[in-house]
Amino acid sequence: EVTEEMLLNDTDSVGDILTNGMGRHLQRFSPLDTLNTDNVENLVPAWAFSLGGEKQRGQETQPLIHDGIMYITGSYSRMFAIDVMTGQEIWQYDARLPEGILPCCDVINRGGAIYGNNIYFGTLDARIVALDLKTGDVVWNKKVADYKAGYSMTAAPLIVDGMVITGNSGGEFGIVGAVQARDAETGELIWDRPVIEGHMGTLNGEESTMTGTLNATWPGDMWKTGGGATWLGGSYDADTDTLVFGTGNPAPWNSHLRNAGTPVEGNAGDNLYAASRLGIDPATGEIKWHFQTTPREGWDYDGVNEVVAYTDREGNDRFATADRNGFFYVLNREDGAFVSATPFVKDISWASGIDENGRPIYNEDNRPGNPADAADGGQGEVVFASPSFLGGKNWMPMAHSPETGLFYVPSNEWGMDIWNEPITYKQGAAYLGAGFTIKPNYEDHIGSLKAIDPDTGEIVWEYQNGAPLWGGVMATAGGLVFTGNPEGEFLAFDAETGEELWSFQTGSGIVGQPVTWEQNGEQYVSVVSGWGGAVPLWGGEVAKEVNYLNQGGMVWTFRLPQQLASVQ
Ligand SMILES: O=C(O)c1cc(C(=O)O)c2c(n1)C(=O)C(=O)c1cc(C(=O)O)[nH]c1-2
Repeated sequence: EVTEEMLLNDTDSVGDILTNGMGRHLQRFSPLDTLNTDNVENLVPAWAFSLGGEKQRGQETQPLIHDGIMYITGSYSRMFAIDVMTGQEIWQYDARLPEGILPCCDVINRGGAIYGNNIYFGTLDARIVALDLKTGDVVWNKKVADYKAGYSMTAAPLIVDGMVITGNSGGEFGIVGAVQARDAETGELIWDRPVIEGHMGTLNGEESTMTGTLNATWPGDMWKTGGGATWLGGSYDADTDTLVFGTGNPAPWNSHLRNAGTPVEGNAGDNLYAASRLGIDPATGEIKWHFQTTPREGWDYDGVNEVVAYTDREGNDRFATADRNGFFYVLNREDGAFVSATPFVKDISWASGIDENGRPIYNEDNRPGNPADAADGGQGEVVFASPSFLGGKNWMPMAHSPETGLFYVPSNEWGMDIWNEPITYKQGAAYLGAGFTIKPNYEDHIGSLKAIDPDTGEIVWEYQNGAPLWGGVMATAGGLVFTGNPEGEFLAFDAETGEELWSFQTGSGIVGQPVTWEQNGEQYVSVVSGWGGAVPLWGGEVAKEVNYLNQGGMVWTFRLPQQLASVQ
């Protein structure tokens, strides 16, 4: 039985992986050093497991390991339990998805959450399922929202104090982002916190408080379909007893429809709390603090990216987050207050920097033009903006090593032509009011894994990759950094220098999240391979360049055999 205490100690307990992020701080750092820079060349495949079926597509999951069993989710809302020593399947669960699900960005899932005797995950038809760890039998299965209105779920849930806490997906359909807490035993809703101003929250079946102040930063009725999907889930900072969730772009993309008039006065067009990070009280669902990365967002710069808790070199408790808008932010852990922001990709065009309050200094002529200004009111002025709407960094998680003090950020160097169009909300239909084409910024690479010093923003080393990087990163006390690329290579780098030390071709693009653990005194590493996610669907010119990449669906597990641990 997995307890709250075990979840709290996940980083240090090297024999299992119970949480998304390999520990509640989301550092994706393992204290294991059996495998290290001296012997990583001896890392060999132990077993591989096919997710099978015709249901391949993107495999973004992070494996969980408990009691000799690996748990992974797969495309099309599937869950697998696999013997960790042999790679043999123990059970498989397939959600029966209805026709008409509306995931925006591939039929992916990023993983489950373990608590008690159950494993929990969200499905593409916006349900949460609790399965028995040993048998895969359904313990409960609850509808979260209406998939016909565009709701779906792709993120790993989070467990805190016996509650299953989830975000939602559907921003491109004008849904309303929310964070919800359910009783892990029964699935009953405990609280609901919509993240767009004007919506009412609930606690124990009754109205609690309104989010923000009605019409303070949203004009008219636009808040009712305001987006802000919490589609990457969140984390729990036990030190401050705070849930931290990011929120996606405000809907629709056409920012001129969300302004209170031109020129926009003060904060009137900020559209709170879209494109923000939120600190939430786990007991009540009340918002404790917010930090908005892109107020009056107009480029689809979702603010969902993961918030990693760490301690800086002077001993201050901080959060770090690399936003889709191209800036790497450091925030105060206690109240989310802005500390610093530095660019982590080149060529950022929409803002010239971030001011001392954490607010972007906009290049207003890089905002796509207002269709209302066009002679026929059809298409607004086209601008070339960088980074592209898929972001300087998208969902794929970075890692932090407390040993080097660096963050390892999977980023992409690309831009886009973008323009705005008129749009009205229609349930279940795309709600964008924008057109776009993504283009590479450089001829020889898009992907860029960067080691960033959070104190200075300095980029200490960089690894450039042809295709966009779309997989998670992991750091270890063995001085290693692992990630994969769409070309199929699983790669290990020296955490200090960025030197490539090891690679293995997995046969399909890696958009999964690597993990490592110890089993019978040997160190294991796993990653799921299977190309997909948003790039092939939304990537414009870049999607065409990478359309030769093959799909797949395979768990690859590696081990450092004991007798090779000291062979250099
Ligand atoms: O606004 C949303 O609800 C939403 C959901 C998702 C998702 O659930 O995967 C993505 C996005 N937006 C998005 O903007 C995006 O770039 C994206 C990339 C991916 C992916 O898995 O590759 N998902 C999503």
